[in-house]
Amino acid sequence: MTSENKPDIIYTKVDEAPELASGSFLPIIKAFTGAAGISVGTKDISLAGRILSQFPDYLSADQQQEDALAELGKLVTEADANVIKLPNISASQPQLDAAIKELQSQGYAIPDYPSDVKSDEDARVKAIYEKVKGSAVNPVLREGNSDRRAPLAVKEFAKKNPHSMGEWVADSKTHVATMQANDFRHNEKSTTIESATTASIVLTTKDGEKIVLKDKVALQQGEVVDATVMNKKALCAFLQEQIQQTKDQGILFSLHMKATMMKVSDPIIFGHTVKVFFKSVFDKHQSTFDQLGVNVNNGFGDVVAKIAQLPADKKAEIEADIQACLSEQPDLYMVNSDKGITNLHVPSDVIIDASMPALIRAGGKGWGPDGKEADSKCVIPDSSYAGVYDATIKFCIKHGAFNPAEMGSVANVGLMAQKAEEYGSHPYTFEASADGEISVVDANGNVIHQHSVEQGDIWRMCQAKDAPIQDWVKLAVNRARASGSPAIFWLDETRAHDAELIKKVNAYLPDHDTSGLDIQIMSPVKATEYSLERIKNGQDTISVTGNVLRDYLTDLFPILEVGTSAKMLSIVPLMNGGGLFETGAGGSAPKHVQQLIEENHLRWDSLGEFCALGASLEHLANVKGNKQAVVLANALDKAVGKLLDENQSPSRKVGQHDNRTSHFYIALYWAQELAAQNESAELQAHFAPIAKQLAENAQTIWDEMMAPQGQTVDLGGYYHADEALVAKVMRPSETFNAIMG
Ligand SMILES: NC(=O)C1=CN([C@@H]2O[C@H](COP(=O)(O)OP(=O)(O)OC[C@H]3O[C@@H](n4cnc5c(N)ncnc54)[C@H](OP(=O)(O)O)[C@@H]3O)[C@@H](O)[C@H]2O)C=CC1
Ligand SMILES: O=C(O)CCC(=O)C(=O)O
Ligand SMILES: [Mg+2]
Repeated sequence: MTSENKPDIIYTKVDEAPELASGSFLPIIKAFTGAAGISVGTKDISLAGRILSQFPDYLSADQQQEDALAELGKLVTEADANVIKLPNISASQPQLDAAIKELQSQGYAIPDYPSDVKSDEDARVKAIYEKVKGSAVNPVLREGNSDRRAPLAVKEFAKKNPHSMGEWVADSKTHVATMQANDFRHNEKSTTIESATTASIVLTTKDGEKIVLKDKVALQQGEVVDATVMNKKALCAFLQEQIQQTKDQGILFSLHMKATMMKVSDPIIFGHTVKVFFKSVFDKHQSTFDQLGVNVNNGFGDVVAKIAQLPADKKAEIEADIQACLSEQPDLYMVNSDKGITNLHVPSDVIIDASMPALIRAGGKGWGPDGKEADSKCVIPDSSYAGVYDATIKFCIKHGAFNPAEMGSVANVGLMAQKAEEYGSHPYTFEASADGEISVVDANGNVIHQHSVEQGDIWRMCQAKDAPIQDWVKLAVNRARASGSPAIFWLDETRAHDAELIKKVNAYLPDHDTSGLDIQIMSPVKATEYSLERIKNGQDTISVTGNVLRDYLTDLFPILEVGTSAKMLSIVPLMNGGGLFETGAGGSAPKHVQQLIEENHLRWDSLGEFCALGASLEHLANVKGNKQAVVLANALDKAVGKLLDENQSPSRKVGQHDNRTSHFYIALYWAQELAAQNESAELQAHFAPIAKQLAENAQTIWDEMMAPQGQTVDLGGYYHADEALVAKVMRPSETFNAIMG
């Protein structure tokens, strides 16, 4: 991209509900910004788009796609980057397989995912798909740390219109179970690199064989490098014990992982859980499953899908054994009890950042196989962060549910830049192929870290670079100053990695003026208790955390405080001066697409997009001195306030307000605010007639938008929908489209 043809703002093309919402909202954005001479371009980072961009040699010229993610990855390191990033699918293996199949059915001759590598080409294709899989986008774009908070208008709205909260009772049996030893938390070693080096990761087997797992790993001076291992035997024993306890306690068994982001380690842990839970089935049918190529790391759903190929009698036998096992084991927490989809079916169905807060918001209840709510054991195998949910559940048991009408707020400043910590660890995560030792060795042959491993153990190395840490400390001080709230660093001096970070925080805080600020360091459990006590009393607190807690807390607190993380302002001030504006803090809401397809109602709330657009316009005004952008941003801010006041956000039910009607109202209010302001006569003149036409035609537009609701729709694809069909569904009002131009 040259600067002449570089759009002022890039809006990302993604997947599922947010992409459908863009079908309606992006034309509105372009109409408004276009009037101010601001150009908005798009970049396709959808799962389908990312797959297609990787296989030009398999596609015809007109099917080929640029590698937009790589382009964006470069752009975010440039000073004039201004990117609005919507949530995209971080694909689990079953989602990747489904997307490949759909693209093939649409005539794209891309290769299958080679589960069995037989040739060099298979190996190349597999490596490409591994790059596309999991959380492949965010780590590339996040060249800055994270500032996530609920906008004031959103918080005020929630106080006036508190969302429903499940009741917490004192005898709730819901609790968190986590490992007490031999997990990542307990086996962690950490150090700060004194001088830059190039390391290798080597497994030395008991027989003395040296297997290089990774070489040429660049380590910078001052970066914090950790290594740790989860012991497979300890994990399986823990799981077995928890399953038994769940049965004794008569509650639901649930597992909460981040198999999408932790795309190497967590699917393995998920697979062990499937095998331990369905042990009797695996003991009896393992050889059949081997023949069928079942991969438990893809969830129990892989067993269900693969046995469908068997002759009817064999299939019936296995199904009977599955039923016998399910009745023997404790009840499973269900994703969809009507369809029999359990927590253990698909690793991307239950993702900890969203799943634990939803359960806590619901009074500690999950759905059981009978479709009824019940208490649940929440298994979070690694103990690094499980204590945060444990403390929250205990707090709710003691004090009852929070009252959103009176709660304070917990904002987050997260260390995220340059693939910080666990979330950047997948290239350095390995399942030990043999007993022995895994070492990180520097260029001079010095051992940086070393662990004894047994075959099947999961070993990983994590990095946190110094410049991002310095930037994170600075951002924390800035946010504490701007908000006047206490800022708490959630760091545990008894954990190896955190002890290194505490040294750095203490070294870098004096670089800033912290006079009058309340800045403290507390362990995650203590910080949880402290912050919960404060929000209960209506007080605000900033959580300053590492990357994983950033992810967890920016769903946890918003979901408790304002009902959903979709309404978050999520800013990433890029380290080289640009701005990345993420929408909301949640995901791509697959359930919403299902509802749209079944009854043409899209309940996706675009408040996150509205907030991100406002922040992006303000950034544009600041860096390019674009005065019109400030006028647009101020008007949008007022329009969002009015949208909330007037309760024009999407409702959950067909026949009521949805994403499209809500977009009509934001356009109406935005145009009215622009018509009412005096700072830009040009925008005033442009938008006054538009505001008038929108107001005069409000009823017609509403009727045109509502008319198709209640019917099924065809989008021509799930992962790779037909753009014309999406536009038809998402822009149903000819009157509105004509006014927008
Ligand atoms: N930044 C990113 O790119 C992220 C991507 N993801 C990806 O998203 C997918 C789904 O993840 P999942 O954990 O299910 O989380 P989601 O946030 O997509 O869904 C959880 C639930 O939250 C509610 N919700 C979320 N966003 C909105 C919104 N804008 N408007 C209204 N309600 C909303 C919905 O609940 P209900 O309708 O029941 O009220 C939804 O079913 C996965 O592929 C995951 O990898 C996840 C997180 C972040
Ligand atoms: O990138 C992902 O897979 C998820 C990101 C996420 O959940 C977050 O940043 O809150
Ligand atoms: Mg998250």
